[in-house]
Amino acid sequence: MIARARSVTVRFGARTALDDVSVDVPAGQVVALVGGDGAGKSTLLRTFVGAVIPDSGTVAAPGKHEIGFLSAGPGSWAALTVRQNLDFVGGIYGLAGAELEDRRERLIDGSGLRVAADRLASALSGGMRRKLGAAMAMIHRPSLLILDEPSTGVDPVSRIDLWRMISEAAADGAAVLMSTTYLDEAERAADLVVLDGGRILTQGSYDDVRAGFTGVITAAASPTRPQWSWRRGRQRHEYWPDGRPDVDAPTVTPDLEDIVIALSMTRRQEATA
Ligand SMILES: Nc1ncnc2c1ncn2[C@@H]1O[C@H](COP(=O)(O)OP(=O)(O)OP(=O)(O)O)[C@@H](O)[C@H]1O
Repeated sequence: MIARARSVTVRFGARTALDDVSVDVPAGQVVALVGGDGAGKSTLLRTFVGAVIPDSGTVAAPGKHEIGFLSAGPGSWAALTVRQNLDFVGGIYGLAGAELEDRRERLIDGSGLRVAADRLASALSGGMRRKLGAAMAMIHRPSLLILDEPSTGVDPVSRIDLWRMISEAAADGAAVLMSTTYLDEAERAADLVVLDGGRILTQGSYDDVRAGFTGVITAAASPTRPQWSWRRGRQRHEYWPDGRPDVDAPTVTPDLEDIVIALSMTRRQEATA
């Protein structure tokens, strides 16, 4: 195991950002951290890079030189060009000469940034800037790659570039832990960790998560219990935790979005009960 968190709890004053969270990040795999705003995703990622120290529990990770980190912030220097940004971080990690040039140019191609290679980072679109930040995080072939929402603001076509880069880093042997709010892309990861309110709602492969989901989801034009329903396309889905729908509506096979919403609703109902 390249990195591991065990029973990690983090508090900021009275607020518990993470509550008893355990995650394994194996070499060669992509683990996707999923959850809404404030779920605790950034806090968990920051414990792996030593930027947040847990109040209890343990985090094991490689040394700083072996970690590549794309934070939730800009991730690059606005006053440097794409090439200069990559050269700068490459230099910090001891890359130089032909090796650095080769790695830099490969990442520029892999990220689809060839047309913008000599443009200042401040003049890039938000999506291009995320891709540059991801390329910078992986330039030194770290054994642990931590990416905080690399695809937020990236258009669907560029997200394909980004996913190729991330998959290649994993195929190269890196352990990858990334957060995302896009559930369709999380379904592609080897492992999923679904967080809500600092707690893990479910984790494992997408198949494990589906197999572990209990209850029934129905689809109808209007739900009978609005607090247990959400919009999907032209219909509303409704969750029946006990598996016994009280309506004559068709049941649906839940996808990750349905599962995450249903589990989050259950947790919130329990929290307010
Ligand atoms: N430095 C901090 N001081 C105080 N509270 C914090 C701090 N960092 C995070 N929090 C709180 O901890 C909780 C988890 O935040 P975190 O940023 O980890 O969530 P997130 O899942 O990454 O959400 P987002 O996608 O909105 O960033 C939130 O309630 C947040 O307000």
